[in-house]
Order: sequence, then C-alpha cells, then structure tokens
Amino acid sequence: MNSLDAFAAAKLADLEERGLRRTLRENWREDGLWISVDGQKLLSFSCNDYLNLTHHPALKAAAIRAIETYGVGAGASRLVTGNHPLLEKLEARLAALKGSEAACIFGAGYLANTGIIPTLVGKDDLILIDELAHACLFAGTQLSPATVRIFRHNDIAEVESLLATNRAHYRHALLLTDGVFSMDGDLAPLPALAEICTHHDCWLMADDAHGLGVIGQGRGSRHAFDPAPVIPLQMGTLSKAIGGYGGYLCASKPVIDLMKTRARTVVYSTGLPPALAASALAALDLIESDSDLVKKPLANARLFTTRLGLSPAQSPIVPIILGTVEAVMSAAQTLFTQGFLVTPIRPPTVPEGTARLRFAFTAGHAAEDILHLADVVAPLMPAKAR
Ligand SMILES: Cc1ncc(COP(=O)(O)O)c(C=O)c1O
Repeated sequence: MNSLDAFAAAKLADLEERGLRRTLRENWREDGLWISVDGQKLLSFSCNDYLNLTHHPALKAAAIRAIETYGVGAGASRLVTGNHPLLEKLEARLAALKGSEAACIFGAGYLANTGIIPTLVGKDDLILIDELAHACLFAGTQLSPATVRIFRHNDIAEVESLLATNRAHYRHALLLTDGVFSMDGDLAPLPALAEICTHHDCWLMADDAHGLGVIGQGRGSRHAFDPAPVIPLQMGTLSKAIGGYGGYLCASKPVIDLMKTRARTVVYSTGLPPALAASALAALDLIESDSDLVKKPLANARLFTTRLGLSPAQSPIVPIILGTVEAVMSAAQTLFTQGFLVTPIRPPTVPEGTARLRFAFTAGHAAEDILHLADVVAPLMPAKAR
C-alpha cells in the first residue's frame, strides 16, 4: 500500500475502533417530514427543516421559475458575473428582517463564517469564542492569526474577566457565539454579552443559523429578548428554516461593503445560484406573513419536553445526553426500529462523554407523533434525566 492510502487506512481503523467512524447512508425526502433510509420510511426528528419549507410548493415554484429563466449555476464569483439581482433583493429583505443596515449573501453558512472572521480580525487582535460554538466559527478563527481564547459555555463572568484582563493588549476584539446552540438548543445570553461587549469595545457576532424563522417571531434569537440587544454582526444560513442553501451576514453598510471586497469566500467562490435566492425570498414571504407557522417548531419541542418532564425547550432543538457512544448508538437504533429517525450525535461534534440524541422539531410534526416519540424515548433516558 502506498503511504497515502496507508495513512487513510490507519486513520479509518483508529476511528472504527473508537466507534467514531462515520459513513454516508443514502437517504431522500419527498416531503418535509418523512425520510427514506435503507429502504425504510421514517418520521424524521433530525432535519433542520424547521418549517418544512424544503418541499413547500411556493419555494419549489420560485426555484423552478428562476432555473427556467436564469439557469442552474451562477457561473462565477459575485465580483465577476455571479451577482444576480435576486441576491441584492434577498440582501435587502434579510437586512430589514434582522434590523440591520445591509446584508451580504455567501455561498453557505460555513463559507460565511470562514469568510467573515479573518476579514475582521488579524495578528494584533483577540477572538473570544464560546466552547460550544459551531465548528465553522472555530474554522473561521483558524483562518485568522488573531489570539483565540475559548470561554466556558455561556459563562458571562468569564467573558467579563477575559475582556477586563486582556482587551487593552489588543487592537480589536471579536466575540463569537451561536445565537441558538446547534447541539444543545439553548440560547446565548445575548443581552448580557451585548452589554459587556459594548463596555469593552468588543465586536459581538452571533451565528443564528438555528434562530431565523423560528425564534423571536421568526426574526431570530436577538428578538427572543425584550428589548432586543444590539448585535453588530448577525450571521445565519438559508439552509435550515429557510429550506434552501446559502449563508448571510447582516451588519452596517461599511462592514458589508468590506465583506464584498475582502471576504475571500465571497471574492474567490462562485455566487449563490439565483434559484436559491428566489426560494429564500419565497420562504421569507411565508415567515413574515404566517406567525402561527413560525411559532410551531418551538411549541412542538415544548410538548416533547413537557411530556418527558424536562426543562422547557428554548428552541426547536432538544438534546438528551446519554454519555457514551455505545448508549447513543443503541438508543438511535431502537428509535429506528420504532419508525423514527433521530441521528446519534457523537464526539467530536460534541465534547467527549456527552454523546446524545438530538431532536429537531418542525412545524409539521403532529402532536400524537411527538407524544408517541416521547413515550419511546422515556425508557432510554438515564435515570437522573427523568
Ligand atoms: C450554528 C451553525 N452555523 C453554521 C452552520 C453552517 O451552515 P451551512 O449548512 O449553511 O453551511 C450550521 C449548520 O450546519 C450551524 O448549525
């Protein structure tokens, strides 16, 4: 075996031994709720399609119309020939919804975070990041030569102390957090973070991938608080409640203009296909006009947490931590045999010893299915969680 293949094989063998090798399973969805896996049709509690918009007729029609008219791909970077007018229309809509001056669309949420962070901070700067922040926020920090300090999850006192001790030694400071934490479902303490950041002249960036469309009347996690705190850098994705694909940053005009000329993932990556901008606009029409739809994912998550006697869900995401990889794999298999898809979440996606079932509730889940799911889950839970 050559050295390249030997390297890959040894890595795979190690992952296999620790129960951490991941493999792709073919699956497909013909509506926003059900999924076919290995020939079996399952009710999915693993899709981030919170409003079931991936298959909504209005989104499909908008995307099909755009493809018929403008083609499939954007053809080049936005700075070359890939800046379709639908992108700018979508930017204006997102900025208005998020209450910011301007917005910039990226090819994906991952590309947004890996583009934004190194555009804003460099060698003489400081980054503070929540230990449970999404992997692509960490990936963005790795692309910047800034000093990185990781703080304990949602620990305001540690943030305050890190800034009080370190801020003066750096030119600029940037604090990175999820708005809704993707594997834990809890909210960041945004008002307190905003206050501390303002006090220390630290730029606050919240990744609201899981907040848009489902929290704060659909406007995102900032609007779960009254008054809504000021967050100068509001990032998110079009791939979850918006039902499509693509990422965005909402911020002031100078910050957005800077992204459009300097963010490497804007400059050197192909623009978002026009059809995805068209479907996102159709999704925003629904989110802005149907307040009942927007409330449902969280209400459904709360039905589940109430049934299981857990603390009330703060978002459509509910984790049940089982600890070991073996426990979570076996629980997911039990759910599979009962007709539910709940993908087990293992390290390194979550910290060692916190392997979990992650439930994602959507607007379309029926109450009776949620209650049935809870009854199947109850005996799988560790005694202390019950
Ligand atoms: C919190 C968070 N940020 C960013 C991303 C990346 O977004 P995208 O899937 O659009 O690349 C995800 C999704 O996986 C996420 O959960």
